[in-house]
Amino acid sequence: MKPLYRSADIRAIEHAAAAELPEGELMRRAGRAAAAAAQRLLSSAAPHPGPADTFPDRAPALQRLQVRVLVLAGPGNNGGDALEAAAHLADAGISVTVLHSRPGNAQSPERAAAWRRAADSSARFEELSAPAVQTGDWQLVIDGLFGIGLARPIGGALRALVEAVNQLPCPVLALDVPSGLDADTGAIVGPDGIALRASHTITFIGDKPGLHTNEGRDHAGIVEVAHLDIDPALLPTAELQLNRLELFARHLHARRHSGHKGTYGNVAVIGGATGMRGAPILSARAALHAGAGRVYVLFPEDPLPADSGQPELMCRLAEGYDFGQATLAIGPGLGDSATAADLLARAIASQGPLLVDADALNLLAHTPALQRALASRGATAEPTQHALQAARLLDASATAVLTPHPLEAARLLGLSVAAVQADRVAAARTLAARLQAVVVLKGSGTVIAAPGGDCVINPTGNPALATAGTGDVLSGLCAALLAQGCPPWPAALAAVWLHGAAADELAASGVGPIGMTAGELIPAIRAGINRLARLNLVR
Ligand SMILES: NC(=O)C1=CN([C@@H]2O[C@H](COP(=O)(O)OP(=O)(O)OC[C@H]3O[C@@H](n4cnc5c(N)ncnc54)[C@H](O)[C@@H]3O)[C@@H](O)[C@H]2O)[C@@H](O)CC1
Ligand SMILES: [K+]
Repeated sequence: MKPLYRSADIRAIEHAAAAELPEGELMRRAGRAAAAAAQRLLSSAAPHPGPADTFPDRAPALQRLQVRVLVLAGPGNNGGDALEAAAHLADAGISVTVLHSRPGNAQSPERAAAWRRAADSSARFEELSAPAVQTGDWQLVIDGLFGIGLARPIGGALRALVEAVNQLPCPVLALDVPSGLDADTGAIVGPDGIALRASHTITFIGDKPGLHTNEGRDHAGIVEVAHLDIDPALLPTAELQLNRLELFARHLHARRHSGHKGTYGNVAVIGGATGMRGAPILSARAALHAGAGRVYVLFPEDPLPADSGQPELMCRLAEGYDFGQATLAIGPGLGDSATAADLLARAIASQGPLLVDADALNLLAHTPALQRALASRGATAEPTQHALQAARLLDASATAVLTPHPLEAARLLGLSVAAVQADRVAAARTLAARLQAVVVLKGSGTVIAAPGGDCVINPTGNPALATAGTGDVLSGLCAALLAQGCPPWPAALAAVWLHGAAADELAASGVGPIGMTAGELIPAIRAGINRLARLNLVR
């Protein structure tokens, strides 16, 4: 499990752990772990390391070339961690400059002790200021300005200082959380706040959701967790975790020689109003390449005779098609006509697996009766094999999967996009509970929530996905997994993970992040599914 803890949980764990340890022990451990991470970063790339792909896992002996490290130490215990780290680095012969808040009367005893240790070392001390940042030729900056105690936006002189750090070309190691970022939500603490952009973050005690969603990925960089040797018994069961293969791989079955196209299910993508024909085609192509046995494209009017680029797809008028025959993915390019609304009502009333995307989500937002029908769908549906499997896992009622982007989620919730983004986890959970569906809230650090409250943040994917059609590909992929018998929750987790991993592969090989097209994702997704099978993770 890769649990994610909110700040309130971290404080409770910290409190319980500290009660069993000598005063300041956790801060000393945090400082040691931070110094070790800093040395690994310095050693892995000299003389001017850039952001690496992973946290280096060992520290070759540091050459005594004049390595200059800038340490920012704020007024609280995050600053205490930084002072501990500064003392360790100075003791290792590294040239350390500490920019610090003057210790006030309010500082904790453990920060005071860390301050004395750093003051007794060879580290140089200066006041926190932007010019002090700009004058040095730093190989590394350590950010110990603010951690989980940030209570208001960073402003005034500190804002200028953060701006100056964000201009530096060297790696930046954030302690616990990049200063200015809300560790729970990944939002920049505002209004009009700023956050420091780190290349690496070493986070203490447990991983935190805000490092992985919203602004988190752009500000935290590569994240390492330092557990500080806390007794695992003190860690509560996390309701929130990072997505990973173990959560879904067992639901994707390897193929038997005796299988036929009927074994792998039918997908019907419903959408493609005039002028939007490409959207369901992309979705359907993705479903085909993700292994669905037969794939239909059902148009609200004037059906295309065929997809000349993918003649395997069967193009029909939606009206005459029996919705009970397939897993439905409704919404790509569907439009907002009365016919579209009727098709959505029919899809919700059908009893098979259902995915609701794009225009269908907007229709849903405008039609409370359809929302009620969707919410009661799981309760009234016959207990299909899917539902029974899901019941064992999580939630029998989660028969539908919804894939909103933040604007669609905002319309469904009656909120602004900013309010959704201010707490993506809460928004996804609220929608999942309200509509009794698995909700995939797309964006950097896609959040997947189940009606019962379980919630996962996806770590794969990159800005290559910020292009038209990638959402259509995701819905087709997810529908194909549903059609092959995967229950809604693992299907959503698998689809989001595979979709992001395909984009990562393409970006690594130069097909992106700039200029990757949604269509290019499809063969990469197919390769990803087959790679999982070859790794024998799929049974
Ligand atoms: N207490 C412990 O046992 C441990 C604490 N740890 C560290 O302690 C951190 C939390 O420490 P704190 O609770 O002291 O919080 P922080 O160090 O994050 O910040 C709190 C301080 O910043 C001030 N402040 C908040 N927002 C400000 C703003 N916008 N502008 C100026 N000043 C602002 C507050 O008045 C307070 O003095 C964690 O993130 C972690 O780094 C770790 O050392 C692990 C152990
Ligand atoms: K920090």
